[in-house]
Amino acid sequence: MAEHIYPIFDQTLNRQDKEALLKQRAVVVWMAGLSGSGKSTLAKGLERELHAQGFLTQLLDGDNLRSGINNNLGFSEADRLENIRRSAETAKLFLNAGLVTICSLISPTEEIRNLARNIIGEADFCEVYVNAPFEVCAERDVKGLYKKALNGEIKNFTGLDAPFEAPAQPALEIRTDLEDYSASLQKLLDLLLPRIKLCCC
Ligand SMILES: Nc1ncnc2c1ncn2[C@@H]1O[C@H](COP(=O)(O)OS(=O)(=O)O)[C@@H](OP(=O)(O)O)[C@H]1O
Ligand SMILES: Nc1ncnc2c1ncn2[C@@H]1O[C@H](COP(=O)(O)OP(=O)(O)O)[C@@H](O)[C@H]1O
Repeated sequence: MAEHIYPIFDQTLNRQDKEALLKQRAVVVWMAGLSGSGKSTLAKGLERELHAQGFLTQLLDGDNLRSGINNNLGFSEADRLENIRRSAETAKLFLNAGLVTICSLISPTEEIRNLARNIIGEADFCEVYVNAPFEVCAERDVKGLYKKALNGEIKNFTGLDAPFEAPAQPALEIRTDLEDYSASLQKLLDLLLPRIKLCCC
């Protein structure tokens, strides 16, 4: 019946259709770094600024994901891998819907970040290393976790008794111990704006 009403062709909308509607190019910004390095602060600021400039965004923060889709996972190596796998698969859904997708997760090892990169695809994966030394993050101790970890109340704490490997070749490294929030945010915008603007010519 339907064949008589509708022409027979592939009606699947693809990512380009959605990007054209939104007048933007989608990308996944993957922000990695120690707890307290500044990932969430910068991810929120970046999202707000891009929104103000007319871009549709989605923020996926490790802490938030862990209270929902990842709420059965802890901080063992295997659980972190699964945490990143699910988070990257979720990010890919938003990417394919045409959104600028900002992920802020510790993502502590090369293996873990490569998993995310492979799920999302090299061309759409923009890795940002939010870098502050362990001592600076411990001094900030935004959530009081460093004090607990140093007292032995939390096990497998990143940078203490669980590894953190610095990204080898990130698209951008931000030293939040050496520069203030505005300077860091500007670097992110300088990297991303040329990449997400849809050229109509
Ligand atoms: N053991 C241990 N190690 C590191 N972090 C811990 C730990 N226990 C709880 N938390 C809190 O969990 C947040 C990190 O979650 P992520 O999903 O980003 O971690 S990971 O990418 O799977 O390594 C992290 O959030 P951020 O501070 O925003 O990084 C912490 O609040
Ligand atoms: N350049 C900077 N960029 C982002 N945060 C900074 C910067 N300099 C200092 N900070 C401070 O570092 C802390 C980072 O905390 P948060 O964003 O929660 O880190 P994370 O999400 O990596 O755990 C905040 O208190 C923030 O004000």
